[in-house]
Amino acid sequence: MNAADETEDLGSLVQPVADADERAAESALRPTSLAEFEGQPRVSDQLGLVLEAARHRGTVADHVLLSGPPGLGKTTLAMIIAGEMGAPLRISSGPAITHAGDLAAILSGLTEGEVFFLDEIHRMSRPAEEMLYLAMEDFRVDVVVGKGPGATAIPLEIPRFTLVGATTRAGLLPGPLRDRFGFTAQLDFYDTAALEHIVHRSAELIEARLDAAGAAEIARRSRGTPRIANRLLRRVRDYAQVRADGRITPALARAALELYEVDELGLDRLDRAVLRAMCTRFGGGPVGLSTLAISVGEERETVEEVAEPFLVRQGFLMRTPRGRVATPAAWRHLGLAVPGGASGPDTAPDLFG
Ligand SMILES: Nc1ncnc2c1ncn2[C@@H]1O[C@H](COP(=O)(O)OP(=O)(O)OP(=O)(O)O)[C@@H](O)[C@H]1O
Repeated sequence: MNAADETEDLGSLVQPVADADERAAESALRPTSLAEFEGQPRVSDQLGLVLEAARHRGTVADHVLLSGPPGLGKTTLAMIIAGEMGAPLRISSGPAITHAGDLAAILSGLTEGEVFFLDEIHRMSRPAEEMLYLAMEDFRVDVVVGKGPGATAIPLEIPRFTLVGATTRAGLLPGPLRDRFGFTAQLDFYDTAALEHIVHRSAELIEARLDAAGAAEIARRSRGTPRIANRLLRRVRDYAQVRADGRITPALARAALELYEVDELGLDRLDRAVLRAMCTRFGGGPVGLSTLAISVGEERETVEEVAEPFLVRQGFLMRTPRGRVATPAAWRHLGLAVPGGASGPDTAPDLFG
């Protein structure tokens, strides 16, 4: 077990966001070419064409905007773009660029053709954003010298580069910024078959022994997210090494994930506590968010931002103007009788195939 594994927060095994330690552990598992980047065939095909065309013409590739929830492969794709273009990669993020000067320093230090990955691009400061418009379009920045009425803008040529912007909230990007990207890709949640392949590939890389059915058990619980699949795989491997002979069979994967309190649809303890509170204490709702949060002993924000998105996506919870409501699928998932015997599917639909 390496240091990154030891520091991983077991309480958030199925949350999509990663901390710095986990990102370090992830780097060994990243696919390095588009051919290896599975599960988003439309994005791979379209992006492949954009890059090949640029290589053909001997120019830098168009700017690329990647949007989608955390853990679906935006950083990985930025690295792949640089690799496929044989270009160096520079990485920064919106919150790290507080002044336009920070951005000017980065842009003027790029080499010709370099790929500049700007994560969380929607969180950049306004002046930096405006500087980026000009840089993306004309490969030029205006450096302002002096203050007040005597201030002058000195144009500075910068090397031609490819900007790869990543955002979890494409809707928050101003139109003029969005329009300056030549190619935009929306990453979707992965289906279970793609996640199985990813788990297999990762297992080979970390030398975990895994059969097909074991991979399926992990993939099913991974909430459509490769990062979660890789994380569950690492935890199941720990279990296999400590409690068994190292081989990951379906029964072993199930036992390990039960220990970590991740159920067969990928819900964790908090998710189930929220659903249970709604069904058993509030008759299925509607119940206000604050009341719900207090009843599970969590902050309002934690319930809203950590638990709810997946529960809504999975069809267990509805947000209504009068409060949160548990669906019949939620009652059934908890093994409870649906009040009034409401009809509906026995379980929530598997949104990931
Ligand atoms: N298509 C894929 N095939 C195999 N592994 C993948 C794929 N997409 C992502 N991964 C793996 O999932 C993990 C998370 O991916 P990545 O860091 O690229 O996500 P992200 O979208 O940039 O997340 P964030 O928004 O939190 O930065 C990495 O370990 C990566 O190897």
